Amino acid sequence: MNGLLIVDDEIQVQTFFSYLLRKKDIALSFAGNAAEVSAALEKSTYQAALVDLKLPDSNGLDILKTIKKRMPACRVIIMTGYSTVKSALEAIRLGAEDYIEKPFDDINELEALIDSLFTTPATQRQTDLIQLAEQTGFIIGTNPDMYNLLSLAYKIARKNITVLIEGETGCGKEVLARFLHEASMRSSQPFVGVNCGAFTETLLESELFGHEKGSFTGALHSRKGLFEAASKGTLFFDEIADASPAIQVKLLRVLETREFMRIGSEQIRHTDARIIAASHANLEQEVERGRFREDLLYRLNVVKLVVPPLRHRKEDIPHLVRHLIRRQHMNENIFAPETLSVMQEYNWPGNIRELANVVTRALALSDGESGPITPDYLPASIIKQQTVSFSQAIEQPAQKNPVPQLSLEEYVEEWKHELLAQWQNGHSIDLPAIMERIRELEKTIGTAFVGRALKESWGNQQKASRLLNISVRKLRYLLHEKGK
Ligand SMILES: Nc1ncnc2c1ncn2[C@@H]1O[C@H](COP(=O)(O)OP(=O)(O)OP(=O)(O)O)[C@@H](O)[C@H]1O
Repeated sequence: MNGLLIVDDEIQVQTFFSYLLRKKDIALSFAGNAAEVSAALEKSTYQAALVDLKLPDSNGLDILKTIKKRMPACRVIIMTGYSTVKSALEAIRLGAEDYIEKPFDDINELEALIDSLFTTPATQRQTDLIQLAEQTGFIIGTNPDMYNLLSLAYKIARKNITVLIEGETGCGKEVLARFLHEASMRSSQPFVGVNCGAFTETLLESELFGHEKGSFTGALHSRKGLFEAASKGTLFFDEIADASPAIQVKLLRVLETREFMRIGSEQIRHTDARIIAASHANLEQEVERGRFREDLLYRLNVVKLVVPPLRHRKEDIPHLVRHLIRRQHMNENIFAPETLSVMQEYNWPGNIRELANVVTRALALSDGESGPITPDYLPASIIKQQTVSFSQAIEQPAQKNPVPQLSLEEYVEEWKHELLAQWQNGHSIDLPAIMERIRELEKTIGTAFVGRALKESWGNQQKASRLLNISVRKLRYLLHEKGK
């Protein structure tokens, strides 16, 4: 017979479980404090346990640790009130299988959960998680922190709680939000994302709450906002720290009351959207700096998931590269092993987005060649070479197996990306290296324009200097400086 230990000091709860499970093939035992738990563990073996977080003489987390130490295979469910959801998540980190909120308002769900403890193997959840991650394009790799993060996300996905995701730019916050949506009961409903930094305050307000026809200049039609569009689904606020103080107040109100009004309307509307917010900035620090409302953070931060930066999980790089290649329908093994090694040496300030750009760029430059992609196809900043100057790019004859060279647009884009990633990273700032990159940008842009003017004037320095709005002397000086 299956053994189930109920750890709760309330007699009514014990009576409730005796009644609920009376017809099941389950041997029920009860314990109301730490000593009774120890005695119960001495007497019998349990396949599962339901543990209340709040006990008179001890903490449910300590009970969980005791059970897991004495009976590692025992599957533990934590029972918690809403105010202790954070501790329940800590319990999941410590090995609890799941948590349920008290009072139990869905008895069928509770019964199904208890049944599943005895019928569904624990490994089934793992398999489901991996399959769903694959379906949503979330590559797990082999880093244990990433697996634990996803496993926690999977467990909380079905709860209707607000989730805050923090992590550096490009590390996968939105992909994680999509995974949460897909793993939730709302997966058949819309997932709607909005980047709070991409709109002016007025536009963001209209985007979120909608507006009535004629409510402002240009409002030619009535329009639903995202709170309505995502009402039964998930509403994802990307870069929440960029929301203005006025928008923050309005968001707080909706989170508290679940009600809002379209701009230009007095009709109160209701939303059931599940809110997930993401930020590359640490919101606690933003609160300290007076840039983010503490009460809004409190509402958003029911559960916080922190996505580690790619440099802390470099072992995942080959998995991610193969996934990014597959996404472009190409042979996933086209990157030479030494190329992957070089990529694992680099720190990826722009995280997976930067990795995706580098992979796309290398594939484009190799232009369908069948041979393996060598480190030559990586940007200079990754192979730790000076970026090839634009003038060289113009003047040098094509070489056999050339180092891929950047157009000015690509160079500026990459430069901007690297600098912004440094700015947003906020951990280790290497100011001398940044200043060096600024000087490099100045030199590269200057050289590019000189090269273009010379090309357009067929090498005539007089004409070129006029095009550049500088004197011929200055042009000669610049050309001399660049070693021509
Ligand atoms: N675990 C992952 N598996 C596969 N692809 C990923 C993973 N994480 C991120 N990516 C890819 O990296 C890119 C950036 O991811 P995403 O937009 O989720 O990052 P982000 O942290 O939300 O970025 P930002 O801070 O700029 O909003 C996307 O192309 C995404 O598909």
